[in-house]
Amino acid sequence: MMKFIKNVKMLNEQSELIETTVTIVDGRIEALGAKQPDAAEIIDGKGHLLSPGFVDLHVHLREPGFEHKETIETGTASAAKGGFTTICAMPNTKPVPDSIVNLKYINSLIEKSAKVRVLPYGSLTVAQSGDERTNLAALKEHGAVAFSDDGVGIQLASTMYEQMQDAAKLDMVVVAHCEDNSLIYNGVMHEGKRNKELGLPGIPSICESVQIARDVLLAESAGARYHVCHVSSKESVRAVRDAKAAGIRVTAEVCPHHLLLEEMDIPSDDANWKMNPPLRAADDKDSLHAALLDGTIDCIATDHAPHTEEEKCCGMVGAPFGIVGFETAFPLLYTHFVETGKWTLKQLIDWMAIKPAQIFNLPYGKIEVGAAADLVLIDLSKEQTVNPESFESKGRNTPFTGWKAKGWPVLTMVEGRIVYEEAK
Ligand SMILES: NC(=O)N[C@@H](CC(=O)O)C(=O)O
Ligand SMILES: [Zn+2]
Ligand SMILES: [Zn+2]
Repeated sequence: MMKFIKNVKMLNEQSELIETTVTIVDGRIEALGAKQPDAAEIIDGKGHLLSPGFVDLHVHLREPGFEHKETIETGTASAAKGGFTTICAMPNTKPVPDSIVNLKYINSLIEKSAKVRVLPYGSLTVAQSGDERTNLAALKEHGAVAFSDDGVGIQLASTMYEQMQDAAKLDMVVVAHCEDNSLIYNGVMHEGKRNKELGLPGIPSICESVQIARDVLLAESAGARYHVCHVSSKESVRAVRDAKAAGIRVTAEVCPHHLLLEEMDIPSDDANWKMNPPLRAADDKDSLHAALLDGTIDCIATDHAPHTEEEKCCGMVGAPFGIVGFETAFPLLYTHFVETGKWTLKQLIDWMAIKPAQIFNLPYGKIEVGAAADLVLIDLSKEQTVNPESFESKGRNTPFTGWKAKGWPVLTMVEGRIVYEEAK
């Protein structure tokens, strides 16, 4: 099957937008900038931006076990609508991918209903209990993309250390949700100014940063590749920056909401503003921006975390942590940071496609001859208001309702197959 995309603009090596065409044969990019072949299905790109499909190292699809929040089908439809073509699914499902049997089961569900490429994590401990270590070699052999216990921090240093040693032997990345349980203090938002105004218990920044500081030293000793999830605080940024300077093999991600929002933006005791780690102070947000720009933070990940309206209805204290992210990530970041001149379009695409793929050594996230035709067409001038009712995700839990943004994906393709197309 041959497909031909005409009339699109793509960034070249010099970061200029140039007009091009794409010829796709058997799901791969056969040629860029070639003339229209005769025997092809033609897609008119209407002058839109052609970007590599985004790669998200941190997502929650909820299936198996929590299908009332999301399924692989709805989660990947949401990803496709957001322009994501490869997503890495965190292991806090039921069952947890902690054994060959469970990972095979999850892979069979992915095979049945995923609209985009889903690469599952294997867990670091059995049932994510933090206790018994999983067999990383077996999980790798059955397709685990990396290892994580996201959702909870690994409390015991020895557990983390021993899994890092095993992962290092396999040349696999250990991906950490850093949270010291003894420092949560039943908090539901950042321990700062706004939580006191709202009378809500706070989570101090050290809850995250002390575990990152511990882990980078463990990674150094184990010789492991170590990736930090959802960095939120300036102390965490410093720990990662110092570790990189010391030559430790650490990478880090930041979520759109931590770049766009801060604690003082939280309007009320509304659980659509509750996520882990929480929105922190203005200077924390500033440090995350500086860290992206200086390379301390390597990429952007959504941490798409759908929950039901019932779970999120009634204030922060009883609600689960997490917000959805796929369908708003690119437009919000493009509008707030590229259109305003803070970032270049190239930087944003690097952080959402190229860098995340590199961290896991994935052959995706780039547009070149021979690569999989994982592509997204984006209408940079289309302006639209964020409306959760229109989400493909089952989750409506976003703090961005009503935000205006430009830069909406209009067509997403995985290996040359159209997996999302804007309604005409
Ligand atoms: N980020 C969140 O607030 N929640 C995530 C878990 C996690 O990423 O730690 C979830 O699974 O709901
Ligand atoms: Zn997490
Ligand atoms: Zn997560």
